Amino acid sequence: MAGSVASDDQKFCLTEVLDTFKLCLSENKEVYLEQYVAGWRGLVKFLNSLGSVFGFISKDAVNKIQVLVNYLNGENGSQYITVQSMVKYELDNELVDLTKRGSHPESGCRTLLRLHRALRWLELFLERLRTSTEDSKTSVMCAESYNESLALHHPWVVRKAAGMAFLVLPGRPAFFEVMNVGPPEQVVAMLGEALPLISEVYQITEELYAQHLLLDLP
Ligand SMILES: CCCCCCCC/C=C\CCCCCCCC(=O)N[C@@H](COP(=O)(O)O)[C@H](O)/C=C/CCCCCCCCCCCCC
Repeated sequence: MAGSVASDDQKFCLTEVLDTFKLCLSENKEVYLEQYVAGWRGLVKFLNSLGSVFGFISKDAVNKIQVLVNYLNGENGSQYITVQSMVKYELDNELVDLTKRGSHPESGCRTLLRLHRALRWLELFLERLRTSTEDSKTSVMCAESYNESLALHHPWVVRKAAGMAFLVLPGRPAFFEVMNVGPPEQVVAMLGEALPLISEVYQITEELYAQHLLLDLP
């Protein structure tokens, strides 16, 4: 089974990811970038355990995570503590290409936007998983969620490659097993806990980006 080929330090645990997304929100509802990135790291571990066919997706996610980690660890790291402070800092200092790619092709704002769109995919996919039945197909749930979110921003060739990768997703029982949470009822309960947190992080970021007209960054 796909999950058993992952080494221990690569093993995915949904609880771990859930906890990371819990830690994303500050008391005044700002989104901590370090925890946001850590949440994605956890998800990438899971993706890696599904096999090399997802390598091109994992690689893109890792690249984007790394861009943000570099900002966090860089000389202006204190400006990148939250998504809100990052947006303010980059906009105030004209560090974002707003209409076409130019001298800031890898701004924190545009990089995070890509992960933010993927978070919507995750939200839709987890909701489908949570309400699925034993004979539901993960590939279909994944494709539907993708078509309603990320696909709207991807060119044909990426959509095609993603669609082909979804076809080799394990069935629901094996998928639940790789999640490493316990029996299906427990998985469903965990998803029920995780989803509101993920939705809240998504909504807060979406509103922030909408307010600053950043939802279409090139
Ligand atoms: C309980 C957990 C279950 C689910 C766990 C899911 C784990 C998923 C982990 C990572 C998801 C990958 C996130 C991908 C970010 C994609 C960002 C993006 O849109 N990049 C494109 C645009 O970037 P720029 O060119 O503008 O820099 C880039 O072109 C993308 C290339 C790769 C293809 C992306 C396909 C995304 C499919 C997402 C579904 C993942 C399937 C997971 C199957 C469970």
